[in-house]
Amino acid sequence: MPKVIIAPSVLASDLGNLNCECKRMMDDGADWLHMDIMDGHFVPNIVMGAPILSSVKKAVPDIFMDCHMMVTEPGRWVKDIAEAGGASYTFHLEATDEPMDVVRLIRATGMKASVAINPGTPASEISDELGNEVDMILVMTVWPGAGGQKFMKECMPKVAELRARFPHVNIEVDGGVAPKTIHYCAEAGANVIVAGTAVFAAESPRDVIAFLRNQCTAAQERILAEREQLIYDPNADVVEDDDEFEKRREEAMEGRRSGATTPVGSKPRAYLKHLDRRRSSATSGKSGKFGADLGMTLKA
Ligand SMILES: O=C(CO)[C@H](O)[C@H](O)COP(=O)(O)O
Repeated sequence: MPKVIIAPSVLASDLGNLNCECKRMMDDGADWLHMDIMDGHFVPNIVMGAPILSSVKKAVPDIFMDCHMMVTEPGRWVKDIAEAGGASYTFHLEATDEPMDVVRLIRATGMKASVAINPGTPASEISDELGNEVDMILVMTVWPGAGGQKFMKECMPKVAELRARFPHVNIEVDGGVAPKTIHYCAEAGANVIVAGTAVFAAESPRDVIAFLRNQCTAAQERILAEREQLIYDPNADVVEDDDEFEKRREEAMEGRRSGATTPVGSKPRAYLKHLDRRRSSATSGKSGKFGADLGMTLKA
């Protein structure tokens, strides 16, 4: 699974001392800083734009600015944000009919490309083409526009669904994420954690950042252990017939799509045992087809 990343949202910082606030968070263990850019149209609020990011980048050159663009014209700001030092550019799916065009624009600047969905947008709106192309999918866990809102637990099935469909892609959550709510995100498979109020208002941001990271790492270990158990079941029967083999693979993947940690029964075990046998007679030693689907490398 992708690495755990903690990204404090500067929306909750002392914005008059933004450079110092960003440095403080990095010293306290933050991987990225989450920068909320709002245009007053996509959301009824205005915060900051490229000139502010540029000033932060000059003062804190090592910063990774994760730019969340809550704007109605996502293509319009790509160049400015890239020139200001943005490292990742997240646009909202709700703001465009041509998401692949926006991704191409972002990629052309060298920034990482990411797409966000609002609480009301189903995960199925992220096409396979888009999900496999982006570096990250942001599942909003509040309605965008303001910090300090209540975490929406009901968005978690979307995180699990996207994690199952895109095992290698970063899945970010943003809004109301705190020590009390992190376990929902971690168990669903989120690996990029945005937290504003919970980190900036804490007595010890360092402890909160460490806690969020530990919760996600522990959940990832549990999820991987469950998958290992499924894959290396010694009691699995062996499937020799190739058509049967494909049929079982499809069924296994259907099971996996229903949730990131849902066991899929004995069929994938049989499939994988068959795959292991095929692999041991081949020479590649690389990740098998099913292993690639799961985001894992099968042992030879
Ligand atoms: O995108 C956002 C709001 O649109 C913020 O990043 C988000 O709400 C984080 O703040 P908090 O952790 O305080 O909820």
